Amino acid sequence: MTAAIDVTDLRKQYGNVQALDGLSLTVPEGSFFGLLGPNGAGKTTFINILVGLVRKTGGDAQVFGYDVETDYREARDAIGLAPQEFNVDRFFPIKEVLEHKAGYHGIPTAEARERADDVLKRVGIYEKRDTRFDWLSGGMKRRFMLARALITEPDLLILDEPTAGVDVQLRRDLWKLITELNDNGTTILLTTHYIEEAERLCDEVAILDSGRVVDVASPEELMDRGADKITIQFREPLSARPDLTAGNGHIDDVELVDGRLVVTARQGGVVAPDILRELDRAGHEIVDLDISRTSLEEVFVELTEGQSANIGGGQ
Ligand SMILES: Nc1ncnc2c1ncn2[C@@H]1O[C@H](COP(=O)(O)OP(=O)(O)OP(=O)(O)O)[C@@H](O)[C@H]1O
Repeated sequence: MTAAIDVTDLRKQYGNVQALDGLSLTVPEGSFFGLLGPNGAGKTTFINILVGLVRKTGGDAQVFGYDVETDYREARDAIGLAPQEFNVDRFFPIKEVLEHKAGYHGIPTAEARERADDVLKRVGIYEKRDTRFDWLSGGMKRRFMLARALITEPDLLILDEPTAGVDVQLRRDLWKLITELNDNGTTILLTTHYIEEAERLCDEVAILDSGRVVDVASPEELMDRGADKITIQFREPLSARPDLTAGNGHIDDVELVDGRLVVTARQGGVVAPDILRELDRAGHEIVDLDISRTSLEEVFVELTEGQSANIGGGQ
């Protein structure tokens, strides 16, 4: 199967800034793929190369097998982009903006009209169809950006921080809509600073740092790499730290805190039962157990340490 996005050794230099420094990445067709990285990691530059807004300095980039430069038209027609910045013609009613966009991509007028109505209904701003972009609220503007990306019925939908600064209701509406699109076969590439968003939606995430991919994995796999904390409480508080042999390959640290045992281990959920059995065999009666999992956010910070990561709280 042709990948939705396939880039090899992609480079982009702005003056003496190396925005992309040999980025290689494959996004499988049909996947819901997340792009995470601290500010300035190169996410928007990468997207702009895919849609032909920025010319690469080196490397290869293909969208559904089409080279983004030599087969620009085919590659561009396959992509719907909802960019971070609002770059919309502000003087026309939004329905007309959508019809123009469809026309630009070769969609006949009558069909363009139907599609414009349809996407405005889908994102929930149909009643604003005759309003200028400038007169929409911030949340409606975000909804409109998605409508504009969908007007060409793209096989690849690229969302550059679609939920930055939006309220909880809109975030949930957008999540539902893009999940449905993905269920119906649209490949989604999502950049976000909200780790919860990536965790909830993405099959796979790539973590970018300084213009390179530092890791690609499912959110679950990434979290498994971080250390979990298992806290065990006993009927009789422990007075000495037991020497645990169960789960040894996974255990990073064992501490005794006020008679409770705090075990730091990778894949805590997997090793906890063995640890409990061993403690039980040694005659310690367990009254409480708590496993706090590493968050994707912690793994992210570890992988991109030293950078000015702006995550969790959004913009
Ligand atoms: N047009 C430009 N001219 C000069 N430098 C640029 C230009 N666009 C981006 N850069 C630089 O390239 C680097 C990557 O920027 P980019 O916008 O791709 O990062 P990002 O990962 O999208 O960041 P953010 O999360 O803040 O949106 C940064 O150092 C940025 O300052």
